[in-house]
Amino acid sequence: MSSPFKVLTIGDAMITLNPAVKGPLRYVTQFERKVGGAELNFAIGCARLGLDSKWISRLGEDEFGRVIYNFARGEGVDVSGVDFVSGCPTSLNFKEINEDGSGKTFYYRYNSPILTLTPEMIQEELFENVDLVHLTGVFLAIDSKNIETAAKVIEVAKQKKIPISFDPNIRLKLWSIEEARKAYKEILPHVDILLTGLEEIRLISGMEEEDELALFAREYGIRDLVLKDGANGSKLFRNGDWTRAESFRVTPVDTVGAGDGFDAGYIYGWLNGFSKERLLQFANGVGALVTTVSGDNEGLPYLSEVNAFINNDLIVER
Ligand SMILES: O=C(O)C(=O)C[C@H](O)[C@H](O)COP(=O)(O)O
Repeated sequence: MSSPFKVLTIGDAMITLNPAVKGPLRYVTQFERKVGGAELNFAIGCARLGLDSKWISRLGEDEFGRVIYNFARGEGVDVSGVDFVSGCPTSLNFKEINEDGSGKTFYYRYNSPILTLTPEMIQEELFENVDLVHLTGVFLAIDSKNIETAAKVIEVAKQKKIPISFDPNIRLKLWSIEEARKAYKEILPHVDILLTGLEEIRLISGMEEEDELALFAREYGIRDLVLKDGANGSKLFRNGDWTRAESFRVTPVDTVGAGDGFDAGYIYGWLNGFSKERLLQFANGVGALVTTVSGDNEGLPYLSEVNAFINNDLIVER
């Protein structure tokens, strides 16, 4: 079933290797192979909610590239903007999980296939029928070359009057905070919807108080400033007012991917004209459900599942 709304995103995806046992990575000998990547997670989240969802990327011409391509396609993501390239292997992400559940990420994405994507390849046809473009800081962090590609994406989106959402998704393993701040300064004036963690906005702007953040949103002309604060809920600054929503109580098993899920939920609600309160509630619901399943995107819910969760409907299991 085709949706009345279409989103477009761009970014690197990875084979994510989850350790079979906890503890330092050097002692782990078995891994579970999964698929990850912030923008692909977003694209899958949108597709599961029923949006038309297109992902622009490059994958290595290798077995792992095929795994990711087939996975994305199987999730209903439009992969017509994804190509295979030789000479650069598909990116990898090894995870380490400590006994207390905390963890580390070890990226192998230095010569990522996404670096073969150049601004000239960002053609207008890719934007056909697109209602919103979503960018994240991970794409920018992989290599400074991607900032030019993102600038081209923004240029075409602006020409076509397509709104832009942005999640800074700070990854300090990929770049320094100074580099990140510099790149965000270039991107933010073009952003309509900023979806950021509270800790992230603090790192980017040095601000955390509502009055300061309201000024920050005005300075950059951000229409929706959305702050994600995990178990403490989320809030939205729009048209001079703050709207807040509490989080849902769940027992999290893996919080990675909740932010990407929240973004997908928010954009779904935004495109469908949800009220501010319902928008936050819906996005919180998607984020909460993601944390109940292990893996970066496995817990992304279908529309009926979020609605049932939010409405506390009885789910018939057998
Ligand atoms: O692409 C990357 O570099 C990643 O780190 C992939 C991760 O699956 C998500 O980006 C999770 O991000 P959160 O939703 O904020 O937990």
